Amino acid sequence: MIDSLAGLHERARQRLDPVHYDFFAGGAGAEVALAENERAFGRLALRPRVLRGNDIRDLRTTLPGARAAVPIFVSPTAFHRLAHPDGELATARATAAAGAVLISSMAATVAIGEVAAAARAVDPAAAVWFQLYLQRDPAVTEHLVRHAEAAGCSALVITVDSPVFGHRERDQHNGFHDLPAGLTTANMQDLPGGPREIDMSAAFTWAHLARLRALTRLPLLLKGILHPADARLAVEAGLDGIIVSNHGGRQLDAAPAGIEALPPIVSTVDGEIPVLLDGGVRRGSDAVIALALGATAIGLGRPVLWGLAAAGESGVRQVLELIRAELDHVLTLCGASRPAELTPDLVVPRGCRC
Ligand SMILES: Cc1cc2nc3c(=O)[nH]c(=O)nc-3n(C[C@H](O)[C@H](O)[C@H](O)COP(=O)(O)O)c2cc1C
Ligand SMILES: CCCCCCC(=O)C(=O)O
Repeated sequence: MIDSLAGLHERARQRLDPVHYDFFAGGAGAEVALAENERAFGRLALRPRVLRGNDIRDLRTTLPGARAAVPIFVSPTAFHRLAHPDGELATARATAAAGAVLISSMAATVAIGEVAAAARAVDPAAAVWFQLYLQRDPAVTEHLVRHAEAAGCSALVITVDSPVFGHRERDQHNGFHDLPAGLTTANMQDLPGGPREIDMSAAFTWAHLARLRALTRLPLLLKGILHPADARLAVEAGLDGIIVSNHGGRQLDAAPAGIEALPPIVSTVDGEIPVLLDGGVRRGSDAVIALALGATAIGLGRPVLWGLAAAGESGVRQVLELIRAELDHVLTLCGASRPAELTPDLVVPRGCRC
């Protein structure tokens, strides 16, 4: 049993093929946005309240299509079978056991039907959301949506920060372009006309999203929002939630850290729909800062991959339990009983006179 995320990360680094490690760890360009995601949390401090009678705490959180035991979601990440042979099945079981929400990537190496079934075998009420990129061929998009519905997914997450794929210099240097023999993007195999590649496009507009809105009754969330004006458009377009994210620093390297982009977006959305956040969350204190600044839940990308690569399902369970326990501990130290009691005045710039 490794007792820290850093320990699991190091174990993962030792176990992974270095090329696959770089795919998971790397970011776009000079990896400034990647580094800033973590650094930005370091520039913030928590100013706790005292004598609040918060010996009993409740981390339960309501999200679109989900009643979660914790305000934590597993961010969608590709290719889990590169990390461990059980791949997304292990991630699904561990996430369901933790009572967190799983967002399964359309670039998963296990099809969404099997992923959702693995989660439900652990907890029949487990919440699994399906993430997709709009595809140039609307028939493919519709097919993916129908698969997610048939799998029992309780929401769809549309990633909108990838009109083109980010320049990942580590992958270019390593010549990593394809999955090794025996692994596939499982959701892209059973499609009209046969298997397809994931197709990104800069041609999409809010009108395409309106068509998707008309296609399904599932709650829809947009992932990859950093500008308050887009957050407002999302509210007006009838979206059910947004995820503030710079895609783990893998798309626009000049993008701000998610946590820096969060406050003006929360202010613009003004409670009309939930605002979630991912990017650089490595500690319970990071999670509490994000919740205090108005996020309804926080997402973990790479930490889950490190747990998976280090020890399969048990490693993912450890990661989620570490963050849950730290979150609860920091909540207690801040004088709060529930995430909703955390308020922005608790967060101050580190080094300020407060
Ligand atoms: C290896 C890897 C693969 C990813 N794949 C996807 C994906 O398929 N879809 C998506 O929307 N985001 C994807 N992301 C971005 C994550 O969902 C998330 O925004 C990011 O990892 C959060 O930052 P963190 O890794 O610092 O926690 C990926 C990130 C990584 C590291
Ligand atoms: C063309 C394959 C797309 C995989 C998408 C994975 C992803 O979003 C990432 O950041 O990597």
